[in-house]
Amino acid sequence: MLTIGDKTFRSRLMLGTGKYPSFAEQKEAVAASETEVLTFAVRRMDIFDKNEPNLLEELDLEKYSLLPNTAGAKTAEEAVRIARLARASGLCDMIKVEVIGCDKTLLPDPFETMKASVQLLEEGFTVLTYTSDDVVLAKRLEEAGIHAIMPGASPIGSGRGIVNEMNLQFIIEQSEIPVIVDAGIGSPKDAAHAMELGADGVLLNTAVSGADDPVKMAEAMKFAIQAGRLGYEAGRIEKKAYGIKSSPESGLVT
Ligand SMILES: CC(=O)[C@@H](O)[C@H](O)COP(=O)(O)O
Repeated sequence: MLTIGDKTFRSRLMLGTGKYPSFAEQKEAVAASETEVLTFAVRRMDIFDKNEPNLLEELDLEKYSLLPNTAGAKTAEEAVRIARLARASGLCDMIKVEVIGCDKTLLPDPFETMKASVQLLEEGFTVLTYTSDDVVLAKRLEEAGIHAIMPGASPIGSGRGIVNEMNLQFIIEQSEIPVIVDAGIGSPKDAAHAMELGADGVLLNTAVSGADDPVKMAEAMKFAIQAGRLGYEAGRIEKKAYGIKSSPESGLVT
């Protein structure tokens, strides 16, 4: 079970809701993933206009926790405004803080991310913060009191998978709050990799929405995350430099 703030989830997969070929495929993919947490960009959805097409209307919202995110924000001030808007719409008290500092790489701005996270904590939000894989920043954010840390595997939408396993490993080892690897996951292998490292969960979007068959990929991600978690809990063997016979050498018939 994954616990964040006062919520507990069976699934360790959080799914983004952007850029699906159609609402119908999205709905099917969400179901196939068995996710319990859906994240969406508040700025890209007109949550107050009932006439605008809105994927949230397509879903049985009893089944999901909504995780509005502050995508599109470039300053702490913008992120805080977006979070307040999400709360005012009655969507949820959880917020994914995302403050982008570079348009080309889409990497987060560490200073504005920290500022926004602190402000939203003061305002009583359950704060899940998207960061780069900076180990010290992750520690500082945890000390500030955030509820979950979301280090990127690689840039958003890049599908490159985990580019700095060592940093992610350090973040996972040091964290006493849940670590959700977020962004850059390209394939089920990447999702399983994150879970085998000991991440508490994975948040992904493009790998599913951009797949040739989003529904199949959503299911594949579900299994990959379950397999990765099981493997982590089972405890992998140590890597050795040379071959070691796997058959016992005693008791052989001669
Ligand atoms: C949907 C969302 O929150 C994204 O900003 C997130 O970081 C996912 O990234 P990928 O699309 O690379 O999975």
